[in-house]
Amino acid sequence: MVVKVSNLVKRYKEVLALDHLNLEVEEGEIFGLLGPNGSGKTTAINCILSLLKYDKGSIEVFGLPMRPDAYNIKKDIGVVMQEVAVFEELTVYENIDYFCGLYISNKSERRELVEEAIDFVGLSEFRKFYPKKLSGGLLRRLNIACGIAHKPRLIIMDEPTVAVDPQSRNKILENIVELNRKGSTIIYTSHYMEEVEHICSKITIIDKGKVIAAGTKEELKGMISVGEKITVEIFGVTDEQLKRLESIPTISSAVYDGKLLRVKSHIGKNNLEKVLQFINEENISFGKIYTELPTLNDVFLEITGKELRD
Ligand SMILES: Nc1ncnc2c1ncn2[C@@H]1O[C@H](COP(=O)(O)OP(=O)(O)OP(=O)(O)O)[C@@H](O)[C@H]1O
Repeated sequence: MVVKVSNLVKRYKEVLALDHLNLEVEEGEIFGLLGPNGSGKTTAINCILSLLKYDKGSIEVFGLPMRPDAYNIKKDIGVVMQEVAVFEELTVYENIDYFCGLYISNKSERRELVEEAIDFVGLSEFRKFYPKKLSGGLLRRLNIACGIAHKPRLIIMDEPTVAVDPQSRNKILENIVELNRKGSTIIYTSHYMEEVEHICSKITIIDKGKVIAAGTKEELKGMISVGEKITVEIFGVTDEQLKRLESIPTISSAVYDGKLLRVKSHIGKNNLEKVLQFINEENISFGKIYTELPTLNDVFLEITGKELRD
């Protein structure tokens, strides 16, 4: 086990930020910590890093108790925090060299690692640039290079793609998968379910400082009753017809807003066929039709009654 968080409780005065939180991160995973704004992700990360004191519970990293003075553990952790933290007076190269130098004292070894990190995040052309000359996305990439150049065993990234342009976002996501492929375990926090779904091998969803669901994305989606969602562009449908549609056993709900018919079905096959058959039998004329599989938002919605993104 790379990280084990047990029954963690953290209060900020009257705010209960973590409410008996449990997390288990295994070696080799890209572990996604998914939750809406304010659910406690950053607090959890700061506790794992021993940057914050907590009220109750325990944290182990690499099988050892994590403490503020656990330098033997900290040297194997790379951190990429939400706020970009680089030196304005150092160039791209110098910044990465500085952070890498906190862990690697041998100059030639460090030079190689810094070069590799610059290449890795795609900043070769910008090596002599000062941070204020970089776009937001490039700055994030620099932030990542500073956190990972020393090749840590565990990399913790707290929302590294917030407010990043699509090109840099894709580059960052590719980088994370590649870092993992090269052997690092990754903890990745985000409130973007698409990203988490795309790159994470295990996902823990938290809300109000508590775990509400954990597993692979398939396991998470298997926990809910909603299967595919079918949307049909339709020109007029009566309440009676909607009721008849809803009476089909595999259909859980059908809503019509004057333009689109939205059908939610239970998990199972051939739901689209059933909806099409119904439309034909009722002689309803229709336009476009499409189906969507359940998302992690549906998981969150079914468990908490609210949307993941507010
Ligand atoms: N320093 C602080 N003092 C008081 N309350 C805080 C402090 N930091 C966080 N909180 C509160 O603790 C709760 C958890 O916040 P946290 O920042 O850990 O959530 P988050 O999931 O990381 O959210 P975000 O995605 O917005 O960063 C929130 O209710 C937040 O307002």
